[in-house]
Amino acid sequence: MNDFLFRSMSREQKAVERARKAFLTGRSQSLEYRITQLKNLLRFIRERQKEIAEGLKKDLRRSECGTPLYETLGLENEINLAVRNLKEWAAPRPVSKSMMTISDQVYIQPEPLGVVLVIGAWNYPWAVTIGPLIGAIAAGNAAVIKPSEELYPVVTGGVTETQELLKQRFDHIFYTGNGTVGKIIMEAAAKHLTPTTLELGGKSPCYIDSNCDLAIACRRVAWGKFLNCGQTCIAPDYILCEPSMQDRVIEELKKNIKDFYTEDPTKCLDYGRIINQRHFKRLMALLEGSTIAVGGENNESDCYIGPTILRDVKPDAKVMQEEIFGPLLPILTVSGADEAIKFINQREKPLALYIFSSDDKLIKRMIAETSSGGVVANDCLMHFSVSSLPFGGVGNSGMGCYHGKHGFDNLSHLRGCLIKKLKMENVNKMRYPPHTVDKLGWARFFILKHVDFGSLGRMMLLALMVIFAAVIVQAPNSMEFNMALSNALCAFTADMAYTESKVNLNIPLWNEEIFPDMELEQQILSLPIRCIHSEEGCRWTAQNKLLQAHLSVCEFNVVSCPNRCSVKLLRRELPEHMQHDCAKRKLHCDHCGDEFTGEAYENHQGVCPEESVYCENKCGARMVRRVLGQHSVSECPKRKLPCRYCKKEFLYDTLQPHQQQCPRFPMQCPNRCGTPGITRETLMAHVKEGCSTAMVLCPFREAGCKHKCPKTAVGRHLEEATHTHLSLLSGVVNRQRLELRELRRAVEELSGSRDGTLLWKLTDFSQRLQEVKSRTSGSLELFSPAFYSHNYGYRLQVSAFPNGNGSGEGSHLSVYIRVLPGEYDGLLEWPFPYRVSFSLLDQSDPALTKPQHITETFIPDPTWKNFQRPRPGALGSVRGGCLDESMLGFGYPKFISHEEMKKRNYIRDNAIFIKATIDVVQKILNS
Ligand SMILES: NC(=O)c1ccc[n+]([C@@H]2O[C@H](COP(=O)([O-])OP(=O)(O)OC[C@H]3O[C@@H](n4cnc5c(N)ncnc54)[C@H](O)[C@@H]3O)[C@@H](O)[C@H]2O)c1
Ligand SMILES: CCCCCCCCCCCCC/C=C/C=O
Repeated sequence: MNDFLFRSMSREQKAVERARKAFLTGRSQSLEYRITQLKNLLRFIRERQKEIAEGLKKDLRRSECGTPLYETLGLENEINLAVRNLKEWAAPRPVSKSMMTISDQVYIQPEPLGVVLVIGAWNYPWAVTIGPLIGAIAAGNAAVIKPSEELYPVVTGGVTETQELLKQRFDHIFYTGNGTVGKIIMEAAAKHLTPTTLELGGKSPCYIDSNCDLAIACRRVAWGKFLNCGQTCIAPDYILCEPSMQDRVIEELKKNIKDFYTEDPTKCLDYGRIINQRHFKRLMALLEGSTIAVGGENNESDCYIGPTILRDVKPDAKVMQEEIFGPLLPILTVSGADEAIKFINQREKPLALYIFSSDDKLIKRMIAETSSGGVVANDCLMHFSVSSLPFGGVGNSGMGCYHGKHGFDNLSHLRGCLIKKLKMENVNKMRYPPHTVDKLGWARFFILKHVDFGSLGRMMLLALMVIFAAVIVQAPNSMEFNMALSNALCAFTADMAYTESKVNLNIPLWNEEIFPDMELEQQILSLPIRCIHSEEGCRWTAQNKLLQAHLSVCEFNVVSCPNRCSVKLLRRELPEHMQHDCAKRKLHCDHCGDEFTGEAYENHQGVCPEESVYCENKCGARMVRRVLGQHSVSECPKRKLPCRYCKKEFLYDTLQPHQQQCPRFPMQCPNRCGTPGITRETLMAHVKEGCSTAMVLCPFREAGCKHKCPKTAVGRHLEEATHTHLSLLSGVVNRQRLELRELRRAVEELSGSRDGTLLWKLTDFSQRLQEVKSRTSGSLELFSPAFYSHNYGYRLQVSAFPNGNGSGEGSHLSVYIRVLPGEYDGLLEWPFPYRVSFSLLDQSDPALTKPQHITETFIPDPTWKNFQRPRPGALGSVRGGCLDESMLGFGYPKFISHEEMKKRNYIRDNAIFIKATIDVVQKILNS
């Protein structure tokens, strides 16, 4: 198939295509292949038993033994049966012949159909998918399997996937499930005229006759009904019994429910659960309108419905309108068997019918007067386990069947085969025009006469020939026709010898025209004839009467193997067969000399302990098989051994080289530290980090300690060098403080303004004020970020005392400016010459009231130290305390009183804004 085409297909199309392609290779047709596949399937089921049971435990709370007992053991049996009988099932099936076909080969040849689709249901997911698959494989088909989840691809999925699958063309569809979907399946199958098997369900009645052992009957019914929590296609759906029996039936059922599932089935491992909440709700709704006699307990979250019996149920009750498929068992009363039969026949044909009675006649009568997929008397479900019985429904409960040979036949095409020879044309004249009354008479004889030759003795056969001859004498004087008939009779005897089939002699049509004629008999027996095997090559010709004697030695005659191995073959093939193929031939083993039958010899071959064989490991050694085991285990250089360190397997002769490199090989620390458990792969890390004798650096190496010592001596060094370490750390701290200061300065440089204006926000004003007021000494000076008077100008800083300073201390806000050492001081005019203004901003909303900022302006006093050029190297910022007199600020100790500040919105959101403006003279800007 074109690869592109394949890739563009749906998953379902691909699965079917793959199966069909595999089928068309023809490999599934050989019996050996089918048997191998069946055995593989058997192995799979056996190997996966545990997982299979676990799956069903999760789905249906099935007990561990439930799945083997009710599903997989039956499947194993089905597979064994098919493997044992496949040769017979698949062989041509000879069928009886008419006089017209007396010398022809007439037989039925079962042949595979092609690709079979198996759609399974959830309640016994293995039985209903693998069961049909066994039939499909045995019949030589490919199969696509769609459980309720590459010759047999499995396609899992729900409705959408199944519908996609159904669009594909199959050669048979085997569906198990409910009838509604069954109709969808058939409709889809009709599109391709695909034959379909429908394994459906239905309401299987259970009639309990008054003439029966009620205790045993009820035990069997309770088992069949409540197994798998009632979710069994063939579970008894309802009970029919006479009114007088109802109470006793209920009592017996109740007793058995308790015996099987204890007083509290919720805790019993053998009692299952409903598959899902949808079905739980469906079942609970079925109870509506009926009387619960036993059970009825339920728990939706656990999908639990206890074993439940309903009494006096009416035919029109809800529970009687559909298949129950759960643990509800309605009892309906009828007057007796007649009414029960009528009740059953008024409804759809069920999948199973159960009759409990000690009266054999009644059982036979009920079987004769009803119809159902299967019927069981005095038990439930057990017909499912009998492989020789066809399992399937009828009418509404399904069509087609399986199990054992029935599955094989259902999934085979039973092809009618008639093989004639291009000889004996005279016999055909009776059907060729011109048609005459005489010819019609002969046609009537040949067509309507059916013979079965098996137990036809020699004398009977002779008598029959005589009768035919007599008829011929009575017939019109046609010599040609006489010849034709005598030819036919020769063929007839020959065929009898060949087929060894059975007699069913209904002679003759024209009794009144028949009489013995000894002379004619002699004539016929003296006719010259050829051997019946002339076409196969036998050259024998002689009188008719000598044929039997010849056949007893004819090389082309079919004979049974004298060893009774059940094979039939041409006599001339016998020597070869007896020498080489016969399962019962006697043989001596060349190696051990023992005697075997052919069959046993085949099994012996390849295991004879005295046979000389090469070592399987290909080490080149040769020895008798008897000692091979010992050699393989303990001597062979090519034997596999696990490395004792890394556990990987190696050939014996590569094990040593491996261990030279094995990462798990045990190693000793080169420092001889004595640490156990070091391997080749951990050695490096150990030496570097783990070894107690390894030399390590002092943990204070970053602070400058150069000490190096074994790991074990580090503690002592730490104790001894505390002083050194502290002074190293203090040096580190100092260096870091300077670095920090530099960094701060750089940040301020970058963030400060360069247009002669500073707008400084002081937050948390009331807290700061409060804090200062509560101090017993000192004041709090806050510093603004540094700013420049102009580009490349003076570097300045404003400071504020929230609680005042000097004369304003305790009552005013004080504001000062100071000139800081700046980058461009060498280029500037000194002392600092420009007018400075301070403003405290009124933060009132300008839309409501005109803000009234407090502003003070001064021209710098040229004698004031701070307005002289700052000494290079003086602190760039005075934060953290300023002791240098040249760094004192100039400004207003009583800039504004605290009282004044409260009058307008100078403090808003607990913050004040101080603005400083430097009036830069034009001529400086231009210079
Ligand atoms: N005769 C038997 O051997 C047998 C065995 C088991 C169950 N049953 C019957 O099956 C019924 C319970 O099974 P269920 O039908 O609930 O099982 P289910 O829900 O598993 O359906 C059966 C299969 O049909 C497929 N399916 C569902 N809807 C479909 C759709 N619209 N188109 C195509 N495929 C669809 C599902 O995927 C599944 O593979 C009962 O009636 C029971 O008696 C019969
Ligand atoms: C020795 C015990 C043999 C027990 C065999 C019991 C057979 C019971 C069959 C249960 C039905 C399994 C398949 C059902 C399909 C329909 O739902």
